[in-house]
Amino acid sequence: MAAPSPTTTAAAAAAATTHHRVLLPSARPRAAPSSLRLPLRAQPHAHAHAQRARLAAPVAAAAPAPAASTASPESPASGAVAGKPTVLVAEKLGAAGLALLREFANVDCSYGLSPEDLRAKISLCDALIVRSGTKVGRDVFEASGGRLRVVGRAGVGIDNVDLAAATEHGCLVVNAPTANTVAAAEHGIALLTAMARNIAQADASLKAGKWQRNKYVGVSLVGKTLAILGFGKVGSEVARRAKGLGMHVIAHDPYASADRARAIGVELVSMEEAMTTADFISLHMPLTPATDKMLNDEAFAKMKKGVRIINVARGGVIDEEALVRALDSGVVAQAALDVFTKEPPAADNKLVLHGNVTVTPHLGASTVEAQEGVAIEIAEAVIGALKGELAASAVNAPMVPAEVLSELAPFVVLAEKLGRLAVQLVAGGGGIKSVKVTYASARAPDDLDTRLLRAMITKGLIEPISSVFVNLVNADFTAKQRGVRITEERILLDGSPETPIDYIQVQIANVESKFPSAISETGEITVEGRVKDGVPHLTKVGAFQVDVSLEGSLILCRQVDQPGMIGSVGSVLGEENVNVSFMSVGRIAPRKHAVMAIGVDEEPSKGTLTKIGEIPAIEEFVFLKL
Ligand SMILES: NC(=O)c1ccc[n+]([C@@H]2O[C@H](COP(=O)([O-])OP(=O)(O)OC[C@H]3O[C@@H](n4cnc5c(N)ncnc54)[C@H](O)[C@@H]3O)[C@@H](O)[C@H]2O)c1
Ligand SMILES: O=C(O)[C@H](O)COP(=O)(O)O
Repeated sequence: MAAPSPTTTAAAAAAATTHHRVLLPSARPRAAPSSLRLPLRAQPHAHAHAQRARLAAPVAAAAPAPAASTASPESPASGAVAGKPTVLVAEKLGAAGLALLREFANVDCSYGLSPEDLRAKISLCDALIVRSGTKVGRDVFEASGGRLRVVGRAGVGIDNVDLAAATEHGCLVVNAPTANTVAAAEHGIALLTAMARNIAQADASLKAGKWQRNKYVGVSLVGKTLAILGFGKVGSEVARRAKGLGMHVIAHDPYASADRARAIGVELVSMEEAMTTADFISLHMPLTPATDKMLNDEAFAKMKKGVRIINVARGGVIDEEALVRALDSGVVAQAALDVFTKEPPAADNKLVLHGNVTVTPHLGASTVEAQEGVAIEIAEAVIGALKGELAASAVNAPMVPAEVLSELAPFVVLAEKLGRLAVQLVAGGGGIKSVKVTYASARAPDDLDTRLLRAMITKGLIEPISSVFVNLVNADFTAKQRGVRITEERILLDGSPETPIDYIQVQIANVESKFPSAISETGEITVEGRVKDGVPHLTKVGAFQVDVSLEGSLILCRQVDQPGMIGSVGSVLGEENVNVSFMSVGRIAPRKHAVMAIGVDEEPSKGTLTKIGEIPAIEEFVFLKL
């Protein structure tokens, strides 16, 4: 074994609730390897052990929903297949996506549900697919009773989904981030050009029998400055097209890469510069608390008189009252809007009725091609998530690349089992506040992604003592909510970095143990494990070195080290037909105290455990379920 170097990296990571927004490049989502599945199913605690047995693989496929509850929520006799999950499609979805979903699940297409009807149906559904027209608030997650595992947003903007509530309920949210990019960009350009040449107004005038050539003189685009706010996927595509029209394009985006902007020939500028120099401003940022009403009176006051605004992002990024004022004062000459704060807008909405405003009813993503693409993209993401795979378009879970998942697979099992063992060693179980996880590895600290391992240790620590189902989505939140602080530390080893981790140690501080030998010299319950030939092993308990494969269940005994002990315990188990899979004795010195770790395939009866406790040299023992 490689020796620890003197440097110990203390990368103490409190179990903070961080939502990792995954911004994807334009590649198709990549599924996790099929052998590595994440348990996303929320389930009643009573089922937990049966489910855990299936979790022998690193992170097992979510089991199909119980037969009794998989009937179509709309009509049980409508061909729903027992054992398949149920997907509620609440807004119109392209046929190719529906076909994919139907191969895998019972699909209930119920469009235009009222909030009450959605709440009523949701407890019968494993997944929900929506577009921007359905609000998926906390009430929906609460009404689901823990069954809803995945919300699929068939599009980009997830401002209609309460991500915090989803995370708290362990529900994965996935979106379809790439398939409607071009459609939205094309719509932005369509609005830009239509607005500049008064196409909509002139069309309405001619259809009303008028011929108003002087009234509808437009403005040219060539040589004009277009400021793009939000230089992401849609913003960049708009930029490319606007450059083709001969416009000078600048962009403001605090998170955009300067290299990408340079490659497209776009200059990244401050918000101030964008506001003050643009002839046209096109909005392409998401609606977040930070972008809410970003264009307000103050912003309009900075703009060049006669500026023109295009919005295919979200209505909420503009203060609509302020825009009406800016239009009326002439600061804004024209606006072209696809999106509104309230959709559909009220019949007397001043912007919709304004003569200098061109409007469309949220059509940015509405092309035949985009809708087919979005439907396939979201169907694949939802199916993958229901299978327990980590979706590349997960919005509220860390994205772990497939190759990292594959490499960490056996360590994921080890991590959960160490957490599960450690918590069962706590006397009373519930009062855990401080857990330290140490990863010993020859890898550089930034070359080892431990988020998945931390989540699985949290799962192991919390599930045996609560009714909460923990997964990668809600692990940090759950730990924080229960007041469990998980810190992570790295020990840098010399040697080959080929194996990602040499050993993982889990320590619980400030607690008493029902097996006091599990408390190390420094006072914490300590368990340590390694992966050997792909199989997780327990290699240390307290100060005692052991070596037992972490399969089945485990009996730990502390005894006076003397001949015949293995035989005595083995024969008690043999009499009760309990098969011993592994045995290992760790001792401090010959003939002193030793800890015996015995792996068993079956759960011994209470009587058997009592008999083991009555063996005279056994000083303490504990039975642990893995
Ligand atoms: N009208 C439609 O039908 C339609 C279609 C597609 C997308 N959209 C909307 O467009 C938005 C953008 O879509 P996308 O696919 O380009 O998303 P994206 O995530 O690729 O790009 C959004 C960009 O906005 C930037 N941003 C975030 N906060 C900002 C701020 N305060 N100021 C400036 N930039 C900021 C981000 O850094 C990111 O680069 C979506 O969130 C969605 O709301 C609308
Ligand atoms: O965010 C999006 O993807 C667009 O706004 C499209 O929304 P839609 O799916 O409701 O058309």
